[in-house]
Amino acid sequence: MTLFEKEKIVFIGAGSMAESIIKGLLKNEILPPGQIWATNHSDDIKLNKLKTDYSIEATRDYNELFENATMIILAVKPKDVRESIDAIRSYITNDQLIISIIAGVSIDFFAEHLPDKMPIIRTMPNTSAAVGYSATAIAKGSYTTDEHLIKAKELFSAIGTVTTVEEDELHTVTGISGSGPAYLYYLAEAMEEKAIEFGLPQGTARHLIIQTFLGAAEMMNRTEESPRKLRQQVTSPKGTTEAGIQALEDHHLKRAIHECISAAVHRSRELEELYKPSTKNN
Ligand SMILES: NC(=O)C1=CN([C@@H]2O[C@H](COP(=O)(O)OP(=O)(O)OC[C@H]3O[C@@H](n4cnc5c(N)ncnc54)[C@H](OP(=O)(O)O)[C@@H]3O)[C@@H](O)[C@H]2O)C=CC1
Ligand SMILES: O=C(O)[C@@H]1CCC=N1
Repeated sequence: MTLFEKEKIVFIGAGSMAESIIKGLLKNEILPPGQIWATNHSDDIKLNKLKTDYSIEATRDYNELFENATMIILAVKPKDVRESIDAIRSYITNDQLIISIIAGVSIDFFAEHLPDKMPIIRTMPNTSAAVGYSATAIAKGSYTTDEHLIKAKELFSAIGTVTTVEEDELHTVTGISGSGPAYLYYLAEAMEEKAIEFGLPQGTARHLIIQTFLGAAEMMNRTEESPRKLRQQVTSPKGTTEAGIQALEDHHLKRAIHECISAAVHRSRELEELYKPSTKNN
Protein backbone atom coordinates (compact mmCIF):
# COMPACT_ATOMS: atom_id res chain seq x y z
CA MET A 1 0.00 0.00 0.00
CA THR A 2 1.40 3.40 -0.94
CA LEU A 3 1.32 6.47 1.29
CA PHE A 4 -1.33 8.06 -0.90
CA GLU A 5 -3.57 5.09 -1.63
CA LYS A 6 -6.49 6.55 0.30
CA GLU A 7 -5.88 10.21 -0.49
CA LYS A 8 -8.01 12.54 -2.54
CA ILE A 9 -6.05 15.72 -3.26
CA VAL A 10 -7.95 18.87 -4.16
CA PHE A 11 -6.25 21.89 -5.74
CA ILE A 12 -7.97 25.22 -5.05
CA GLY A 13 -6.58 27.23 -7.95
CA ALA A 14 -5.60 25.64 -11.24
CA GLY A 15 -2.90 28.01 -12.47
CA SER A 16 0.73 27.51 -13.40
CA MET A 17 1.93 26.28 -10.00
CA ALA A 18 -0.98 23.86 -9.53
CA GLU A 19 -0.32 22.46 -13.00
CA SER A 20 3.42 22.08 -12.32
CA ILE A 21 2.74 20.16 -9.12
CA ILE A 22 0.09 17.98 -10.76
CA LYS A 23 2.52 17.17 -13.58
CA GLY A 24 5.18 16.10 -11.05
CA LEU A 25 2.77 13.98 -9.03
CA LEU A 26 1.64 12.10 -12.11
CA LYS A 27 5.08 11.74 -13.67
CA ASN A 28 6.39 10.20 -10.45
CA GLU A 29 3.23 8.10 -10.03
CA ILE A 30 2.72 9.47 -6.51
CA LEU A 31 -0.99 8.91 -7.04
CA PRO A 32 -3.26 8.13 -9.99
CA PRO A 33 -5.00 10.99 -11.85
CA GLY A 34 -8.41 9.96 -10.54
CA GLN A 35 -7.32 10.93 -7.01
CA ILE A 36 -6.37 14.46 -8.08
CA TRP A 37 -9.07 17.11 -8.28
CA ALA A 38 -8.84 20.77 -9.20
CA THR A 39 -11.03 23.84 -9.29
CA ASN A 40 -10.51 27.46 -10.33
CA HIS A 41 -12.43 30.72 -10.29
CA SER A 42 -13.83 31.15 -13.78
CA ASP A 43 -11.48 29.99 -16.54
CA ASP A 44 -13.45 27.10 -18.08
CA ILE A 45 -10.96 26.57 -20.88
CA LYS A 46 -8.05 26.15 -18.47
CA LEU A 47 -9.99 23.80 -16.18
CA ASN A 48 -11.12 21.62 -19.08
CA LYS A 49 -7.60 21.58 -20.50
CA LEU A 50 -6.17 20.34 -17.19
CA LYS A 51 -8.81 17.64 -17.14
CA THR A 52 -8.03 16.55 -20.69
CA ASP A 53 -4.25 16.89 -20.56
CA TYR A 54 -3.74 15.03 -17.27
CA SER A 55 -6.94 12.94 -16.97
CA ILE A 56 -7.52 14.46 -13.52
CA GLU A 57 -10.94 15.41 -12.16
CA ALA A 58 -11.91 19.07 -12.41
CA THR A 59 -15.11 20.76 -11.30
CA ARG A 60 -16.58 23.86 -9.70
CA ASP A 61 -19.23 21.78 -7.92
CA TYR A 62 -17.89 21.95 -4.36
CA ASN A 63 -20.06 19.08 -3.08
CA GLU A 64 -18.41 16.78 -5.59
CA LEU A 65 -14.98 18.39 -5.17
CA PHE A 66 -14.78 17.99 -1.40
CA GLU A 67 -16.54 14.63 -1.07
CA ASN A 68 -14.01 12.38 0.73
CA ALA A 69 -11.22 14.93 0.12
CA THR A 70 -8.23 14.36 2.41
CA MET A 71 -5.70 16.98 1.33
CA ILE A 72 -6.48 20.48 0.12
CA ILE A 73 -3.76 22.43 -1.70
CA LEU A 74 -4.34 26.18 -1.72
CA ALA A 75 -2.87 27.55 -4.95
CA VAL A 76 -4.59 30.89 -5.56
CA LYS A 77 -2.86 34.28 -5.66
CA PRO A 78 -2.69 36.11 -2.31
CA LYS A 79 -5.26 38.67 -3.54
CA ASP A 80 -7.81 35.85 -3.95
CA VAL A 81 -7.12 34.13 -0.64
CA ARG A 82 -10.03 35.63 1.32
CA GLU A 83 -12.62 34.88 -1.35
CA SER A 84 -11.40 31.33 -1.87
CA ILE A 85 -11.23 30.54 1.85
CA ASP A 86 -14.73 31.98 2.37
CA ALA A 87 -16.00 29.77 -0.44
CA ILE A 88 -14.47 26.52 0.82
CA ARG A 89 -14.73 27.01 4.61
CA SER A 90 -17.99 25.09 5.08
CA TYR A 91 -16.59 22.07 3.20
CA ILE A 92 -13.46 21.76 5.34
CA THR A 93 -13.07 19.56 8.43
CA ASN A 94 -10.05 19.19 10.68
CA ASP A 95 -9.46 15.58 9.69
CA GLN A 96 -8.23 16.94 6.35
CA LEU A 97 -4.79 18.46 5.73
CA ILE A 98 -4.44 21.97 4.30
CA ILE A 99 -1.28 22.73 2.32
CA SER A 100 -0.75 26.31 1.16
CA ILE A 101 1.71 27.34 -1.54
CA ILE A 102 0.57 30.98 -1.32
CA ALA A 103 3.37 33.54 -0.81
CA GLY A 104 3.30 35.55 2.39
CA VAL A 105 -0.02 34.40 3.87
CA SER A 106 0.53 32.97 7.36
CA ILE A 107 -0.66 29.72 8.87
CA ASP A 108 -2.40 31.84 11.55
CA PHE A 109 -4.48 33.54 8.86
CA PHE A 110 -5.73 30.19 7.56
CA ALA A 111 -6.20 28.88 11.10
CA GLU A 112 -8.45 31.82 11.93
CA HIS A 113 -10.63 31.25 8.88
CA LEU A 114 -10.84 27.45 9.00
CA PRO A 115 -12.17 24.97 11.59
CA ASP A 116 -10.43 24.72 15.01
CA LYS A 117 -7.33 22.53 15.30
CA MET A 118 -6.89 22.42 11.53
CA PRO A 119 -3.64 20.76 10.39
CA ILE A 120 -1.97 23.30 8.11
CA ILE A 121 1.35 23.16 6.25
CA ARG A 122 2.77 26.18 4.45
CA THR A 123 5.18 25.70 1.57
CA MET A 124 7.19 27.71 -0.95
CA PRO A 125 7.96 25.80 -4.16
CA ASN A 126 9.15 27.41 -7.38
CA THR A 127 8.28 27.15 -11.07
CA SER A 128 11.05 24.63 -11.74
CA ALA A 129 8.48 22.21 -10.31
CA ALA A 130 7.35 21.87 -13.93
CA VAL A 131 10.58 19.99 -14.75
CA GLY A 132 11.05 18.26 -11.36
CA TYR A 133 13.62 20.78 -10.06
CA SER A 134 11.67 22.84 -7.53
CA ALA A 135 13.53 23.86 -4.38
CA THR A 136 10.56 23.62 -2.01
CA ALA A 137 10.64 24.67 1.63
CA ILE A 138 7.91 23.60 4.02
CA ALA A 139 6.86 24.73 7.49
CA LYS A 140 4.36 23.09 9.80
CA GLY A 141 1.55 24.53 11.87
CA SER A 142 0.50 23.76 15.45
CA TYR A 143 -1.79 20.85 14.57
CA THR A 144 0.42 19.19 11.97
CA THR A 145 1.48 15.65 12.93
CA ASP A 146 4.63 13.83 11.83
CA GLU A 147 2.45 11.80 9.49
CA HIS A 148 1.15 14.99 7.82
CA LEU A 149 4.70 16.23 7.41
CA ILE A 150 5.88 12.95 5.90
CA LYS A 151 3.03 13.05 3.39
CA ALA A 152 3.69 16.66 2.45
CA LYS A 153 7.40 15.95 2.00
CA GLU A 154 6.65 12.92 -0.18
CA LEU A 155 4.23 14.98 -2.23
CA PHE A 156 6.67 17.83 -2.88
CA SER A 157 9.57 15.41 -3.44
CA ALA A 158 7.77 14.56 -6.67
CA ILE A 159 8.61 18.02 -7.98
CA GLY A 160 12.13 18.50 -6.62
CA THR A 161 13.91 18.85 -3.27
CA VAL A 162 12.18 19.54 0.05
CA THR A 163 13.69 21.46 2.97
CA THR A 164 11.95 21.90 6.32
CA VAL A 165 12.13 25.42 7.77
CA GLU A 166 10.47 27.50 10.49
CA GLU A 167 7.47 29.41 9.18
CA ASP A 168 9.14 32.82 9.59
CA GLU A 169 12.04 31.67 7.42
CA LEU A 170 9.65 31.24 4.49
CA HIS A 171 9.91 34.99 3.79
CA THR A 172 13.62 34.64 3.07
CA VAL A 173 13.04 31.39 1.19
CA THR A 174 10.53 33.23 -1.01
CA GLY A 175 13.09 35.96 -1.76
CA ILE A 176 15.77 33.39 -2.58
CA SER A 177 14.29 30.28 -4.19
CA GLY A 178 10.59 31.18 -4.68
CA SER A 179 11.38 34.21 -6.83
CA GLY A 180 14.92 33.01 -7.64
CA PRO A 181 14.21 31.46 -11.05
CA ALA A 182 13.15 34.92 -12.27
CA TYR A 183 16.48 36.47 -11.24
CA LEU A 184 18.37 33.82 -13.18
CA TYR A 185 16.11 34.24 -16.22
CA TYR A 186 16.80 37.98 -16.02
CA LEU A 187 20.53 37.30 -16.06
CA ALA A 188 20.09 34.87 -18.97
CA GLU A 189 17.99 37.47 -20.80
CA ALA A 190 20.73 40.10 -20.44
CA MET A 191 23.47 37.67 -21.50
CA GLU A 192 21.49 36.54 -24.53
CA GLU A 193 20.77 40.13 -25.62
CA LYS A 194 24.45 41.01 -25.53
CA ALA A 195 25.54 37.79 -27.26
CA ILE A 196 23.15 38.53 -30.12
CA GLU A 197 24.33 42.15 -30.30
CA PHE A 198 27.87 40.79 -30.73
CA GLY A 199 26.66 38.60 -33.57
CA LEU A 200 26.06 35.11 -32.14
CA PRO A 201 23.00 33.34 -33.52
CA GLN A 202 20.21 33.29 -30.93
CA GLY A 203 20.17 29.47 -30.78
CA THR A 204 23.91 29.31 -30.18
CA ALA A 205 23.73 31.96 -27.46
CA ARG A 206 20.83 30.17 -25.79
CA HIS A 207 22.62 26.82 -25.76
CA LEU A 208 25.85 28.33 -24.38
CA ILE A 209 24.00 30.17 -21.62
CA ILE A 210 21.94 27.14 -20.61
CA GLN A 211 25.02 24.90 -20.47
CA THR A 212 26.93 27.55 -18.50
CA PHE A 213 24.13 27.80 -15.90
CA LEU A 214 23.83 24.00 -15.69
CA GLY A 215 27.61 23.59 -15.36
CA ALA A 216 27.96 26.25 -12.68
CA ALA A 217 25.04 24.80 -10.70
CA GLU A 218 26.50 21.30 -10.99
CA MET A 219 29.92 22.54 -9.82
CA MET A 220 28.32 24.07 -6.73
CA ASN A 221 26.37 20.88 -6.21
CA ARG A 222 29.32 18.51 -6.51
CA THR A 223 32.09 20.44 -4.75
CA GLU A 224 32.32 21.88 -1.26
CA GLU A 225 33.85 25.07 -2.60
CA SER A 226 32.20 28.42 -1.88
CA PRO A 227 30.77 30.39 -4.81
CA ARG A 228 33.51 32.99 -4.17
CA LYS A 229 36.24 30.33 -4.52
CA LEU A 230 34.67 28.92 -7.68
CA ARG A 231 34.49 32.42 -9.11
CA GLN A 232 38.16 33.01 -8.32
CA GLN A 233 39.05 29.77 -10.15
CA VAL A 234 37.55 31.21 -13.34
CA THR A 235 39.30 34.54 -12.93
CA SER A 236 42.82 34.66 -14.42
CA PRO A 237 44.95 37.67 -13.46
CA LYS A 238 44.51 40.36 -16.11
CA GLY A 239 42.19 38.02 -18.01
CA THR A 240 38.71 38.35 -19.47
CA THR A 241 36.75 37.35 -16.35
CA GLU A 242 38.60 39.89 -14.23
CA ALA A 243 37.64 42.57 -16.74
CA GLY A 244 34.01 41.40 -16.70
CA ILE A 245 33.76 41.15 -12.89
CA GLN A 246 35.32 44.60 -12.55
CA ALA A 247 32.50 45.99 -14.71
CA LEU A 248 29.95 44.26 -12.40
CA GLU A 249 31.66 45.78 -9.36
CA ASP A 250 31.75 49.21 -11.01
CA HIS A 251 27.99 48.91 -11.51
CA HIS A 252 27.43 47.63 -7.95
CA LEU A 253 25.77 44.42 -9.09
CA LYS A 254 26.20 42.74 -5.70
CA ARG A 255 24.44 45.65 -4.02
CA ALA A 256 21.65 45.42 -6.61
CA ILE A 257 21.25 41.69 -5.91
CA HIS A 258 21.16 42.27 -2.16
CA GLU A 259 18.49 44.93 -2.69
CA CYS A 260 16.57 42.62 -5.02
CA ILE A 261 16.39 39.91 -2.38
CA SER A 262 15.57 42.39 0.40
CA ALA A 263 12.72 43.80 -1.71
CA ALA A 264 11.26 40.33 -2.34
CA VAL A 265 11.55 39.34 1.35
CA HIS A 266 10.04 42.67 2.36
CA ARG A 267 7.12 42.13 -0.03
CA SER A 268 6.52 38.70 1.46
CA ARG A 269 6.38 40.28 4.93
CA GLU A 270 4.03 42.97 3.59
CA LEU A 271 1.71 40.25 2.29
CA GLU A 272 1.76 38.64 5.73
CA GLU A 273 0.72 42.01 7.21
CA LEU A 274 -2.05 42.41 4.64
CA TYR A 275 -3.45 38.99 5.51
CA LYS A 276 -2.91 39.14 9.23
CA PRO A 277 -5.46 37.28 11.35
CA SER A 278 -8.33 39.53 12.49
CA THR A 279 -7.69 42.32 9.98
CA LYS A 280 -10.93 42.52 8.08
CA ASN A 281 -10.56 45.83 6.22
CA ASN A 282 -7.69 45.39 3.76
N1 LIG B 1 4.41 31.42 -9.88
C1 LIG B 1 5.42 31.19 -9.04
O1 LIG B 1 6.61 31.29 -9.37
C2 LIG B 1 5.11 30.76 -7.65
C3 LIG B 1 3.88 31.01 -7.10
N2 LIG B 1 3.64 30.66 -5.80
C4 LIG B 1 2.34 30.94 -5.23
O2 LIG B 1 1.42 30.09 -5.88
C5 LIG B 1 0.15 30.72 -5.92
C6 LIG B 1 -0.44 30.52 -7.31
O3 LIG B 1 0.42 31.12 -8.24
P1 LIG B 1 0.27 30.82 -9.81
O4 LIG B 1 -0.05 29.39 -10.04
O5 LIG B 1 1.46 31.42 -10.45
O6 LIG B 1 -1.03 31.71 -10.12
P2 LIG B 1 -2.02 31.63 -11.38
O7 LIG B 1 -2.56 33.01 -11.57
O8 LIG B 1 -1.40 30.93 -12.51
O9 LIG B 1 -3.23 30.71 -10.82
C7 LIG B 1 -4.11 31.14 -9.83
C8 LIG B 1 -5.31 30.23 -9.87
O10 LIG B 1 -6.20 30.59 -8.80
C9 LIG B 1 -7.53 30.51 -9.30
N3 LIG B 1 -8.44 31.26 -8.43
C10 LIG B 1 -8.53 32.60 -8.25
N4 LIG B 1 -9.52 32.87 -7.36
C11 LIG B 1 -10.06 31.67 -7.00
C12 LIG B 1 -11.11 31.29 -6.13
N5 LIG B 1 -11.81 32.19 -5.44
N6 LIG B 1 -11.39 29.97 -6.01
C13 LIG B 1 -10.70 29.04 -6.70
N7 LIG B 1 -9.68 29.34 -7.54
C14 LIG B 1 -9.38 30.65 -7.68
C15 LIG B 1 -7.41 31.08 -10.69
O11 LIG B 1 -8.59 30.77 -11.44
P3 LIG B 1 -9.00 31.60 -12.76
O12 LIG B 1 -7.89 31.38 -13.74
O13 LIG B 1 -10.28 30.99 -13.17
O14 LIG B 1 -9.10 33.04 -12.33
C16 LIG B 1 -6.16 30.34 -11.15
O15 LIG B 1 -6.50 29.03 -11.55
C17 LIG B 1 0.35 32.18 -5.53
O16 LIG B 1 -0.20 32.39 -4.27
C18 LIG B 1 1.85 32.36 -5.48
O17 LIG B 1 2.24 33.20 -4.39
C19 LIG B 1 4.55 30.00 -5.04
C20 LIG B 1 5.77 29.71 -5.54
C21 LIG B 1 6.17 30.10 -6.88
O1 LIG C 1 6.01 36.54 -7.33
C1 LIG C 1 5.35 35.94 -6.50
O2 LIG C 1 4.67 36.55 -5.68
C2 LIG C 1 5.40 34.42 -6.46
C3 LIG C 1 5.91 33.92 -5.14
C4 LIG C 1 7.27 33.38 -5.42
C5 LIG C 1 7.38 33.41 -6.87
N1 LIG C 1 6.33 33.94 -7.43
